[in-house]
Amino acid sequence: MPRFAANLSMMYTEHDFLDRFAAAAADGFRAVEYLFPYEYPAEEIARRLREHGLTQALFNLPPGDWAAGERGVAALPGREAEFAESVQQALRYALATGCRRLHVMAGRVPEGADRDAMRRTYVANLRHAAQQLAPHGITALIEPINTRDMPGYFLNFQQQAHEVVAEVGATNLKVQMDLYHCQIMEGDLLMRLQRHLTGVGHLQIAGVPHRHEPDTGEVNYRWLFDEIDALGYDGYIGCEYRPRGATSAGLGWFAPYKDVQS
Ligand SMILES: O=C(O)C(=O)[C@@H](O)CO
Ligand SMILES: [Mg+2]
Repeated sequence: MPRFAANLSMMYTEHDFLDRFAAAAADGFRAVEYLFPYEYPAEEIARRLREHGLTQALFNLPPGDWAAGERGVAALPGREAEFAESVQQALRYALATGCRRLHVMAGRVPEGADRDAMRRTYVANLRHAAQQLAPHGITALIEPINTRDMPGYFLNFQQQAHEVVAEVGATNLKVQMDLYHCQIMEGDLLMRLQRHLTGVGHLQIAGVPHRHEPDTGEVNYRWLFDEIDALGYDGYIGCEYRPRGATSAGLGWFAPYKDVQS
């Protein structure tokens, strides 16, 4: 049975961030994920997780200057020291919250940039991150993202991500396969899951193309969840979607799975 993590950056935004933990637990979620915890003390987040019996499934490393449009720095030559510091900051939060997966964002390709140099930087930074996280049993993840939502993002395709993982050669580096992005860029979701699932450390979902509830749009997730189960996937599926209205009112799709979450 699929285990879902409510994405608290997109879901429950009708509540203040720290109150979203209680709201997700009240709706039957046993795990959560979100983009960034860094505005809040790690101990306060840990307390909310404990209080509501939630597992922290995933969050992201600091992404550079998000407000200025940056989307990670791992593939940006010249930003290595900042990247190394971001690994340490994320690690502190991961240890405090018991989180075992960290998403490392690559960044956008600057105008006129040398993509080969970016790839070399990306591989070296990912190797560094994996080495730092390995003693703590934490896995680093990289996620191909669609070019419509995030123009210029360095990593866009599943095969490309698995090739980077192979080149880095660390057992605690895997791919975060967001089926929303994958459907937009490549489609053929089941075949791609079959081909790549052993190298996937986290799945995410949303209706396509509007990124609403998974029972909206062109992907038949109900059917796909059974196939993902049959493939033996036992990780989390992050619900990274923007509810059409009130979050709880849109959870009809979750009802068949709610009582078997762990
Ligand atoms: O946008 C997504 O999809 C993510 O998973 C984020 O972590 C990156 O914006
Ligand atoms: Mg995602």
